Amino acid sequence: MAASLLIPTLRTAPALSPPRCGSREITHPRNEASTARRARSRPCRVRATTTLQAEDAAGDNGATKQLSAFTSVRQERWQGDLAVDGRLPLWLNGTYIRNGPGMWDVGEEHAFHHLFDGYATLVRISFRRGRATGAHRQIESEAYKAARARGRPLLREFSHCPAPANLLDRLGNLVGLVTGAALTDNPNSAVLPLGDGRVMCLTETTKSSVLIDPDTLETLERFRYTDRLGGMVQSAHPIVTESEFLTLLPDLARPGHLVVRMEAGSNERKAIGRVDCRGGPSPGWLHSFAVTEKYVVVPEMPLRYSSASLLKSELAEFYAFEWLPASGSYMHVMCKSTGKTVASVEVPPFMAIHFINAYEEEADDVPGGRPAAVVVDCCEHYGDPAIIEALVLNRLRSFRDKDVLPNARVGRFRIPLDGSPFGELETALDPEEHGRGMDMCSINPVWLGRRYRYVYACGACRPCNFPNMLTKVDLVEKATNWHEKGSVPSEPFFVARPGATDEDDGQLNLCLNFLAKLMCVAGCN
Ligand SMILES: CC1=C(/C=C/C(C)=C/C=C/C(C)=C/C=C/C=C(C)/C=C/C=O)C(C)(C)CCC1
Ligand SMILES: [Fe+2]
Repeated sequence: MAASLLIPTLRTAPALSPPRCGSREITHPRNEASTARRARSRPCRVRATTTLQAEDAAGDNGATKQLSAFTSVRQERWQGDLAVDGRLPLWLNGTYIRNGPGMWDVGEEHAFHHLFDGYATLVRISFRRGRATGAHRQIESEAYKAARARGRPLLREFSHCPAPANLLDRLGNLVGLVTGAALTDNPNSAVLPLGDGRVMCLTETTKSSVLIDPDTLETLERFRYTDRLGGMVQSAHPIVTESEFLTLLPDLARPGHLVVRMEAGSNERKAIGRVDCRGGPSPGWLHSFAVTEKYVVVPEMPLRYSSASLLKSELAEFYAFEWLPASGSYMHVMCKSTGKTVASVEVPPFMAIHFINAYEEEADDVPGGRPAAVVVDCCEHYGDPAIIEALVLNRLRSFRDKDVLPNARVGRFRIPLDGSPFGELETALDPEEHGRGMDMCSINPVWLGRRYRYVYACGACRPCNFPNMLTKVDLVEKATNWHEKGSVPSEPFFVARPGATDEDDGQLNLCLNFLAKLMCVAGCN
């Protein structure tokens, strides 16, 4: 996800503090101070230097103050020093970059309706020897540039379909939608450090993939895939390691997904295999997915792409999607090395935008043998698509103290690999532990695809209308939470301490508190 990510307020995690939707981040911590004590005891905060307004806004008696969460950035770019309260661990050297929707107003006239419509804003925080500097900058997508020039959006965004003015426009739209030309290229969902030093940003349209300069945050060029795999849409969260980039390309014409891999250093995606969908009439919305060491897990939920909406340039029940519970819910497992689908099971109805992790489970009696099942965790909304409507901007801006955030849990699928037709879905941890809110999740990346224990996410300190709490979920025992009144943290990102062997040894909470727009405030002065 990722939510809107504009104001850097950072806390390193004390023992109690939980230490990653939308965006991925890059950090290059160097082992400069391996003798440094683990920063466990004192919280530490990084903020722009001119923060009075911000501090006021965050204050307990801020009832009359104008809070800036979910409002547009006021400047296209800014950079400067960040003040640090407390102490940053000296081993933390590197650059953290993330993006998300950050500008929802274009021209005097037009304001977007949904959180996911916003034009992408990059935020960078660089850490060096206990000091921090920050920057933010708009990504110069064609969608953003055209909207800025014309004072209104010209391309289709998440909830916005430019109205055709006449029959010719309508025909043009039809052609545009078939070719993908009418869809946005606004890359507001993820930042991906490709294994070769290039940094990509993207969202769910294939044409949105763009390269950025991690130092200046400048938009460099569109990322051109040199293959002929096509695909108008893609997952917003490819799984990227130092050696590869794995993603799924939903096939809207013949419902299914192409599972593809691109090697680091290459621009050519190669197909691993194809999974056919079981329900119809189109694939389930695929924002993210999960992998184990051997397998790729392809989810198929009842919130499905609406081909009619896309072709007719009209909004469906859920914008580009429709909720079709009768079409069923399925999970598919593909072997990464052979491209064969090794399991395709029906599961209870689910609604999940973000997948957390997955791993292979061995049969009790055959340790080390062939896996008996694949376990897949996700931020699950009790099979209810209401979360989509919960994220429209007027609700986020108006109902701050109302308890209107739909419940969510860590949903755990168990997919048998013995040919059984059904899979299970259960709740992995008592949802009260994280306030029945759970999204914008991350893990220690070393545990990707392996049996793991900790999830870092945003939970809910209720009453609230959006996840407002950092939560470290220990899937074996409990959750540990951090909340500050009025603040809206972004997806936490875990940085391992150099030399760490324990899964949760590192603890850095990045809390981009867009409550107070610290960077804008500083930049304006
Ligand atoms: C997929 C298509 C399009 C665009 C889709 C976009 C821009 C999707 C963005 C999704 C995001 C940012 C999801 C974030 C989720 C955050 C959650 C669940 C937070 C929960 C909090 O509790 C169109 C361009 C619309 C058209 C073709 C298809
Ligand atoms: Fe996301």
